[in-house]
Amino acid sequence: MTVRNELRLGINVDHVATIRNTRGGVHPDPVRAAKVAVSAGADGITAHLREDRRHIIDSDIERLRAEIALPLNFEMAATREMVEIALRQRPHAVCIVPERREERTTEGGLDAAGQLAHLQPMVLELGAAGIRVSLFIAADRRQIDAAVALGAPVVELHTGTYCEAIDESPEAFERERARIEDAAHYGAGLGLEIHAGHGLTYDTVKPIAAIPVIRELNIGHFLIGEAVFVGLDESIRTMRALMDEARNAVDARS
Ligand SMILES: CC(=O)[C@@H](O)[C@H](O)COP(=O)(O)O
Ligand SMILES: NCC(=O)COP(=O)(O)O
Repeated sequence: MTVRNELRLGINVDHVATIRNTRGGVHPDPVRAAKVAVSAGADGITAHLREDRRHIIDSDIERLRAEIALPLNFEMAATREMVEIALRQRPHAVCIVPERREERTTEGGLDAAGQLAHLQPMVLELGAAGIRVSLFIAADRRQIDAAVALGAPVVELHTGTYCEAIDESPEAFERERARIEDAAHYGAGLGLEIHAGHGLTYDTVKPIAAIPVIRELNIGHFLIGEAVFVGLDESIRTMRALMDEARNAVDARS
């Protein structure tokens, strides 16, 4: 019997909160978006509580924990404040991401190799609390080695540069894809669970979904934007179908 190579889809609801926060009220509600994601077949919900609370706010995390049964992937900066929140909220997973106040979105991956001493106690403390720890890193073998050294069981490879390369040239797009493929195989070979995400769209998802060692994709911004035109349920289902198409083609070849 062929065992299907599982590829989970986590839906990031941050940018529902971005729209809400432009008016300061309660609409649109990221928790309602998470409920639509559940019914559209998502495998998990991702939310990034930025230190400046520009989109997701603390009560969103509390409500996601209380109202959504799917695993929550809590994205956070490597700060004491965020570790305390994670320990209180007990999400299924924490993904430690780099943050800069002035950035428009998460630029580049976490410099795990350069911050081993800072990250080590957090990874240990979160892991000891039963929270799966992931590091959001660039597709770079040095950062993967650092994740292994830290004992983080998961890495999420930043696909932002890869996604931007589609507008540059076919050669650049293939170069960035190959970089992610190499890092994914390298990390999986060292025993890490490999995830990927950031900036993925209908046009960029299939080559990433076709990398068989990748276990989870986290996608948000494009799906929320596309939902303006087709609705969130349909945007998620279309993404899921593209992922399945790519993964099934790989499974059929193996
Ligand atoms: C780490 C990451 O990739 C996500 O948090 C996502 O991109 C949404 O958040 P921002 O747009 O605030 O970076
Ligand atoms: N970690 C990546 C993520 O959660 C979603 O990123 P994006 O699709 O909103 O760019």
